[in-house]
Amino acid sequence: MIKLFKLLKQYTVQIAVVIVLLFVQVLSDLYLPTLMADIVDKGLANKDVNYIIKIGGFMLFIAAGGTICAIIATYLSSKTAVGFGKILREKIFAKVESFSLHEFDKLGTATLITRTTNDVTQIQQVSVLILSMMITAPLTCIGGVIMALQQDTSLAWVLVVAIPILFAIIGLTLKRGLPLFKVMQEKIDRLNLVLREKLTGIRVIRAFNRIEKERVRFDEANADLMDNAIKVNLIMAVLMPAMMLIMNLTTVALVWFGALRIDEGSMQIGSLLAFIQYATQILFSLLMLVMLFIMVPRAQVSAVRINEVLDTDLDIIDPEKSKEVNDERGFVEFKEVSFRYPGADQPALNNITFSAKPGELTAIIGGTGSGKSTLINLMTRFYDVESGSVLVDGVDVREMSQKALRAKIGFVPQKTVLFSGTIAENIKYGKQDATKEEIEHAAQVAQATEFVTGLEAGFDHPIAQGGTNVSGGQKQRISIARALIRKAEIYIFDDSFSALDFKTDAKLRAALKPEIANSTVFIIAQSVSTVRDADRIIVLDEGEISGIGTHKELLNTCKVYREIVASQLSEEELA
Ligand SMILES: Nc1ncnc2c1ncn2[C@@H]1O[C@H](COP(=O)(O)OP(=O)(O)OP(=O)(O)O)[C@@H](O)[C@H]1O
Repeated sequence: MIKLFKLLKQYTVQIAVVIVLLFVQVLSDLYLPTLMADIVDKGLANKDVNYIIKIGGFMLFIAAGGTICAIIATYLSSKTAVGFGKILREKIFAKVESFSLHEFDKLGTATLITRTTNDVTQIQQVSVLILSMMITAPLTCIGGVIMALQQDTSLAWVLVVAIPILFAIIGLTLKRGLPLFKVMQEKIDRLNLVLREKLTGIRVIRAFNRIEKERVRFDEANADLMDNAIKVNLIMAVLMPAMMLIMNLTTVALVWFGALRIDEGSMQIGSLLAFIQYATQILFSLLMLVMLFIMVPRAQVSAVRINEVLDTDLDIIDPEKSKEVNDERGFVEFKEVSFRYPGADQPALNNITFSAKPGELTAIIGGTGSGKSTLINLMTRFYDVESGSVLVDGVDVREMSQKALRAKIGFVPQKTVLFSGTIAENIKYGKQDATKEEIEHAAQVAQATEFVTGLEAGFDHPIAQGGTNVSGGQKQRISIARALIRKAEIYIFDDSFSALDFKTDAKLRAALKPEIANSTVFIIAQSVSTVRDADRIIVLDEGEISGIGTHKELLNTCKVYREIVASQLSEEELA
């Protein structure tokens, strides 16, 4: 956690002010019982009304000063803690943004969400406590002991007995409670995971009538979290009354033995009252420390989880000095590229070599799992190659900045992702400063105009979270328009026409042709009709290239291609 606290640098002055204010507040709290003892022993005993009014007024002044300090300190420490939470969320978000797909796979979305929200809240809450109690509790405790001893030393043994008992109770509680706190965050993760899967998969769950089953799964995770929370709260429920019991017994003991001493004439009533107040302050400060001891380990668990995200070594990082790309635009070359997903036995791609240049259409075809999307993942540097190299415009993608690389690419992913916002905003995602005309043109080419203008709000039609209020084909067309608006050097269409009907597919490809004529285009497709006109077809089979060439060439030379074609086209079409 200390590591995280280093991020608080910009709040140094604020924290220093809080410390000073709390210091003054503790001093005022510690001074009040002594003043009260004076009123009782000197003012009341001597019936000196003037003295009572004078000291009473002074007490009011001290109490008011202490209260003002406490209010300002609480305000400032809360402000600091909330700011700290914001910094942490920013840091985690920025780090996660630079994660490669591998790191996402490794940690998982659910836990990343918990870590950015719940774990940060834990740290935020404990920061307020640390800021206030870390100073006040030890100061009050030590100051209270000194002040109490000044009143009377012979009653000190009551505290000597009470404090170890208090610590024993605290120790026992922490021993049982701490492991449960650690488990708590994991259980929240689990709940998040189940909930996320349930929400994103709601259609499938309903279609397969798995609602009951999913409910049971959620109930299990929910009940599991509740059981753990109940155990934790049970321990806490015992702790508080136990502490109060010790405190009350201490007061009774002090009154009892103090009364005996007063009877003997060796102690004054005011001193006893002050001593009791100091004892209460000391025990309360210990209680505060206990709260800290309880909260800090819990927050420590969260801190470890946050640090795990912040300290994750990134697989894909920009080179210290990125190479400038020469004037070439859109040249792509794979040189003996092999790649294996982390943890996989078999390589997903093996010894892939080809090149493509502007004005060319390269199609990639192959069975499911043959490595088509993987090839694209390497071109966009979502993953790094295991051996060989991927060159874009003559420069290895690992030697250029990711930003520069991706600025060259217009990418239409296999799984369409739209963001909440209007249709226009989604298309503009490809080019922030796009004009209205550019948006309309991109939509026109992507064959989206017809359905967009049919909507009441047209381009201002709101897209629901995850794009659930438009059809699969409409989503694909918006996603294509988003890529087209970039006027990219390289276009990648990963199975992007699959949700389009035959007519729209043909119209779209006809409109697309002049638009992307000067770019290097890659189309991944399952259907031969989509790839047959390509300048180059790469046939992938189990991660290896089993043939490269035009439709005609491959029919003669590549057995895998012939099989794909035979399974899709009729004899006449083949002839
Ligand atoms: N993130 C991943 N981690 C581990 N293995 C993966 C991952 N993604 C894909 N694979 C594996 O790599 C191989 C190639 O997958 P890829 O997604 O490139 O196939 P594809 O040809 O695009 O398939 P499809 O046409 O079904 O989309 C498959 O065997 C797949 O199981």
